[in-house]
Amino acid sequence: MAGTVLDGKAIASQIEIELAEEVADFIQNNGDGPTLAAVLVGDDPASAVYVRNKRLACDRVGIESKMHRLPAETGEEELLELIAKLNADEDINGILVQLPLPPQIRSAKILDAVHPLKDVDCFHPENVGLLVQGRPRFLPCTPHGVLQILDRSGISVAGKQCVVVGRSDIVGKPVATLLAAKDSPVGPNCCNGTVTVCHSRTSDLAAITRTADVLVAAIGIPKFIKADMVKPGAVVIDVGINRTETGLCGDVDYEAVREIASAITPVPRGVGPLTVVMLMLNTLTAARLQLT
Ligand SMILES: Nc1nc2c(c(=O)[nH]1)N[C@@H](CN(C=O)c1ccc(C(=O)N[C@@H](CCC(=O)O)C(=O)O)cc1)CN2
Ligand SMILES: [Mg+2]
Repeated sequence: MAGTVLDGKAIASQIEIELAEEVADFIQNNGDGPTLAAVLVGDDPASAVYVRNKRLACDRVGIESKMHRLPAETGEEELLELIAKLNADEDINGILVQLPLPPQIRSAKILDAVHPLKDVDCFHPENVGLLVQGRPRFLPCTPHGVLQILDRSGISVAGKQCVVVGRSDIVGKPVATLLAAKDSPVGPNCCNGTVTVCHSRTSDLAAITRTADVLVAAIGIPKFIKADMVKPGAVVIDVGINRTETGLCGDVDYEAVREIASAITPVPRGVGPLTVVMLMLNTLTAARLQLT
């Protein structure tokens, strides 16, 4: 029997409802609401869609958003000046710099410049350090989305073999950290996994993925995870978003793997919508942290 489809869009909508209430309470108690500054450099169409979706989500939960759109040829100094201005602006609680940035801009330079208390993507080294030490200030959006899908679907990773395929700063590394942690702000089912990280240079990768009770695919290669790489009954979380000639697809060969897995996230409507709503949560957290 085909595995259960984990509907990320429905879970994200439910979290949005809960969050909208929390934002309303925050506004009632403080007389002012959270504000997110969105910075988009260049004209990558996918990035423009993601930023637009984030601003629409802001509208739905009651967070104010301010857009800063800069041309593709913007230099590092100009962008750093904007970040410094947003850091100093007391009306801005969170700063989102949409990635990827154009090639002339070193992403690390820019992300390191965002004030750690306004770092709603959890990309700043101070926040990554806190996360790794098990005392997170913010949870990174996509990894947090993965945890929420598991938790709200009643899936526990505690004591289970978890395999993460991919070692990026944005997904692979932080999701592995969270799954292996001693405890979790999301709940006891989302931590204490036994985690293996695989990547493009892993030898006999399929032998390792086949050991996974929970398999997280975040390697950025369309349909990379085939059915023969998955243990029957495994939970498969697909974090990939790949645009191919035939449309959008994940890092998992969805139709074939669904026949083997006990549960699987689709693409679209899987992890992606959670990424957006977790950014909203971090913006509220940032506003709370900035109360004087
Ligand atoms: N500053 C950041 N940059 C990037 C991040 C990030 O978290 N912070 N992640 C990705 C892009 N991303 C958010 O920015 C993102 C990607 C996809 C989705 C999403 O909801 N996807 C939909 C499909 C939408 C489509 O048609 O493309 C889905 O999966 O259902 C949300 C956010 C890189 N950059
Ligand atoms: Mg405000």
